[in-house]
Amino acid sequence: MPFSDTQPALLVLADGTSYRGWSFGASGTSIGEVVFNTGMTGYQEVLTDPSYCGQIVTFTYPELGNTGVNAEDEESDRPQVKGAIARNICQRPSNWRSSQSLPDYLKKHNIPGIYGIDTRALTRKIRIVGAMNGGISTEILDPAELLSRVQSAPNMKGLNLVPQVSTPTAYEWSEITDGHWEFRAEPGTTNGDRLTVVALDLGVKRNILRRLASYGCRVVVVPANTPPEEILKYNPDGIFLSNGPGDPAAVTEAISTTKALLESQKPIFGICLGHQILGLSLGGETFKLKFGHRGLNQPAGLQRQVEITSQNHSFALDPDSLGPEIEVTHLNLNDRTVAGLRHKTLPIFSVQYHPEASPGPHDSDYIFERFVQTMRESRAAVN
Ligand SMILES: NC(=O)CC[C@H](N)C(=O)O
Repeated sequence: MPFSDTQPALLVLADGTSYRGWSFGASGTSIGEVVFNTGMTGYQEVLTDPSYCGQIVTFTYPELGNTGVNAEDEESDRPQVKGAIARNICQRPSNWRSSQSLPDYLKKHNIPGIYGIDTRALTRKIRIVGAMNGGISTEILDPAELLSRVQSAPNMKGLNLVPQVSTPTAYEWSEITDGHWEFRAEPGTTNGDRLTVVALDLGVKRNILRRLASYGCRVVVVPANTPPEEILKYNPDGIFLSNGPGDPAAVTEAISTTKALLESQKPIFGICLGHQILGLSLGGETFKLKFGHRGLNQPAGLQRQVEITSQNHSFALDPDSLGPEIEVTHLNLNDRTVAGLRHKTLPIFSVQYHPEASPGPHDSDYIFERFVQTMRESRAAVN
């Protein structure tokens, strides 16, 4: 059932398939890479995660908007997607924290959405054919016309989207928890003992910063183009390479910054795009997956020990490109792609998945603890 004041909308994929539905959010036309997310909850976190910049997300969960939108669950200061696709939109959101409805929120930020779509068929299509560009529009309702716009859009492969989402200036992060997580600072830690982490912002999710702060770290977030010498001026105990959008191989500045930082022998920890950048800076190569991994129940591990993880990525490191100094610590157990690595001699490790997932399983929170321990050990070794 459409809203009473709704307008028709059209979705067209680059292979020519078209779907008709109704508009929610802003009017207009938007083109991006269409990807599916299988999480049963967390639409606000998905829509505001900067890693989705340039993408239109279709949700396999059948109804969006039930709990509205609130200020605490934002992963950045705005929705970052090019558009949203839903089977249905809740007309009467209800939650004690809700301050706005999802359609009003998207409208305010000029992001279009389309609902009334057979999202099962759409997901199966992407699963079979692969992720591809698509467009949603309330103004171009002729599929052939929208298709020509879609076909002239750039491919995600080769796109560096980091400059669009990184912070323009450095800042210190202070918030420690989103309320669903434990505060994990080591008891008795005084300000003088606090570990300093410099986070290279490639499109960072706020919950990662909250988790680092919850473990007692002082977190300084710096722009993606910060030179390595500037980063080292903070005298960090560890460097964090964040998640982020686009093709990792195109983020050449962050790759060369990381290469230079490797020489400092400081602990380095990367998540998702940060993991890929770390692998690239160590001489590895990345490739694009057919449709990526996006959801809250992706199994990762090696053989017997499995973590259920939250994931959101299109690219992965090619295991054959990684040198003998790298150990693969986790595989995605659905398709056995690389999900984690560590350097055999340097205090460096990374994961392709999201240990900070919120909502999502907390199985992997120990990764933050490992980073804190690594920084403590390396501080003790230097002193
Ligand atoms: N969440 C992320 O950091 C995504 C990394 C990268 N943009 C990819 O799609 O693979």
